[in-house]
Amino acid sequence: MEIFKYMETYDYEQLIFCQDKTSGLKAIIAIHDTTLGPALGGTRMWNYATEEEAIEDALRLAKGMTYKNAAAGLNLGGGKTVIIGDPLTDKNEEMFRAFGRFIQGLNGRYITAEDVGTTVADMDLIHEETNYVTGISPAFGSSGNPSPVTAYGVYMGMKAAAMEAYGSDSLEGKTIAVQGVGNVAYKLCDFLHQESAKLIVADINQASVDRAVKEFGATQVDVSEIYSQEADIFAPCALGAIINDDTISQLKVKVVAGAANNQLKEPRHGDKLHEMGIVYAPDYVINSGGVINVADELNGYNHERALKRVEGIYDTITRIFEISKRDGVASYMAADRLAEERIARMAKSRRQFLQNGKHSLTNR
Ligand SMILES: NC(=O)C1=CN([C@@H]2O[C@H](COP(=O)(O)OP(=O)(O)OC[C@H]3O[C@@H](n4cnc5c(N)ncnc54)[C@H](O)[C@@H]3O)[C@@H](O)[C@H]2O)C=CC1
Ligand SMILES: CC(C)CC(=O)C(=O)O
Repeated sequence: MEIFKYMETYDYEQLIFCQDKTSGLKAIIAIHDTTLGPALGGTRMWNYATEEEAIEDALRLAKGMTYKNAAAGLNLGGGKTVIIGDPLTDKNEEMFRAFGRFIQGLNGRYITAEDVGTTVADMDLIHEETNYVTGISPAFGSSGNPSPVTAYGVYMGMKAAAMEAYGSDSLEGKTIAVQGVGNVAYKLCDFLHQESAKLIVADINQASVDRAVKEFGATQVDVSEIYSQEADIFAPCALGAIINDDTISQLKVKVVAGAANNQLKEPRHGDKLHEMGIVYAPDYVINSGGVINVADELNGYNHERALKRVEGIYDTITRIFEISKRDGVASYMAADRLAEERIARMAKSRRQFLQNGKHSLTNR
């Protein structure tokens, strides 16, 4: 990969490599765009096969955060971190504290939170070194684990997508195939079960599947079979790039709506879904509940206020379907337009001088 060429093509601001020998920390912070404000995005810990794969993931996820934060109406830019390592065996206290010091060094350009492979306890360790971290323990006045709120947003977005596809946003009796039943999808399944939806689940972790079968009466299928289920809705809630040349022709659903980031392997797969008449709820819009929730910490966290804002995902998804129809484009592109137009408008309106302390002559 030619890194500078890639950064130039997609207009990235900064890529930071962090290394700490004692703790084994190898982290990559990608900051895509800070037009709207400091870059906020979670930290993913994953056993990447190659460094190149880790860099690509950090870059793709960071750009997704720019669009997610913009479409959610937040005054935040986009960034993301990946830590290379196995979250089950390679974590230690020094690692997250060393990482916290690297974040502090960015002086507020980047604020972190949880993502796949990291927990509230990890964020608490980062918080020992920096305030630029959200999703820490509620005891610190924070919002805690973002996953349940992300799930609530996905549930709202799924209802909006069902309205588009079926003319009703009730999920009662609908069959929903859920890929990955981890932190977000467990809570999503809970909401869906409460509304009497029928659940089909697949996960590489048998314990997670067993829990969904036991608690929500879900039916288990093999991970390779989740795409071809006779279902109404497919909810990808594991990792990215799962809508691709191999999987797309297997889909029998009318709706794709789930939590995973970067669901489309390439933009053309979003066009293909559109051509097939499948209603696709753009990933970074439907899964924005977590970031909306942690971003509320910047105002002094209020759970009710955050949930109210997360409910707005229903309207944002509906608006995106309207733009899609108005402009005759696929929904992923309609979402991109919404986000890009906001960033462009704000970039223009930010021209006037603002005193920020640096120009004050009292500092001499
Ligand atoms: N946690 C949050 O608040 C947010 C999460 N997301 C995204 O949602 C997705 C899920 O996040 P979490 O629930 O937090 O992660 P998680 O790690 O708790 O859950 C992911 C689940 O997917 C399973 N999985 C992995 N590969 C699989 C495969 N090939 N087939 C089936 N299952 C597989 C894992 O075993 C795990 O149970 C991720 O893409 C994440 O980036 C997006 C926004 C916020
Ligand atoms: C987990 C969120 C709080 C932030 C994030 O990284 C995301 O939405 O993907």
